Amino acid sequence: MEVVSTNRSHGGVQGVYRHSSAETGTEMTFSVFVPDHAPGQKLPVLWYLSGLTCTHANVTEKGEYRAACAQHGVIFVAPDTSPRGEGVPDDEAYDFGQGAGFYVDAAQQPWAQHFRMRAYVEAELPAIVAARFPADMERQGITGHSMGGHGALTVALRNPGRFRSVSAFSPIVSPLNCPWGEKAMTGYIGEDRSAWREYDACALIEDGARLPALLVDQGSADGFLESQLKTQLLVETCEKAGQSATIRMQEGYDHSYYFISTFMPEHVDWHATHLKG
Ligand SMILES: N[C@@H](CCC(=O)N[C@@H](CSC=O)C(=O)NCC(=O)O)C(=O)O
Repeated sequence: MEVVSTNRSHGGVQGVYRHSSAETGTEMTFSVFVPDHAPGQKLPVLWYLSGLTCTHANVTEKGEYRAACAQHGVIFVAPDTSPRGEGVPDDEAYDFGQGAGFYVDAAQQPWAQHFRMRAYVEAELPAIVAARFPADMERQGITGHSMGGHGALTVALRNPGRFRSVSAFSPIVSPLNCPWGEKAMTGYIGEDRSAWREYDACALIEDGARLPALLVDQGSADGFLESQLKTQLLVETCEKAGQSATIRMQEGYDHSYYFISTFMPEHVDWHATHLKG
């Protein structure tokens, strides 16, 4: 693992790291914030999955999580959103290909070889974090934004018992029911819509999966709300399934990091209460 940079910040160290991924077959970059801690102490981990067009850098530079993470002693990990680089297929559109991995293991060509973001975020990167950072892997939470909110919800729903807390900012709640999702799932997984269900938070809940604790914030002035995000589908699915959830509409907020950074400290506080002890 190569150390790209480290910076002292908020009583901790913000690092950026690069490694050669066996899953994606590419170099992958990720960021980790580690609060100061006693020698030998292990800290809980909060994962953050980013949205379309993002790298690790968007939340690292604009997410404003460090003060809360330092206060609560929580490690914050931000992976990239796709494989990148020479030899990796791409698409002209911002919502498919590089920067738009949708946290799936692609089954279609030409994507299947490198686009293995599910295996990367579910297995390969957690093993690296456990081995290289003072991480208590018995105390993990996960969050994310938009495509990354979809990632956080679906990774947690498929891995019961791994995360104590799950939250999301303006998540895509049902790729089966929105243009971003239909395009990505068709391209990466194929035409058989039944195979998309393991990548659809509402479908996973309908099929019996459950989350330990769920917090969602959604801006009412988000231009993607009606066409892509469809928060109401998650509200209705949780109600019908008896999945407890706090899903909040935040008046006047849009889809940007101005919104995310406003509520980020509250999400970190909320995760920290679930990750204590
Ligand atoms: N470029 C696109 C919009 C892309 C966009 O809004 N990306 C969001 C995530 S959207 C869902 O996954 C994002 O986080 N962007 C990075 C940032 O730093 O804001 C368009 O033109 O519509």
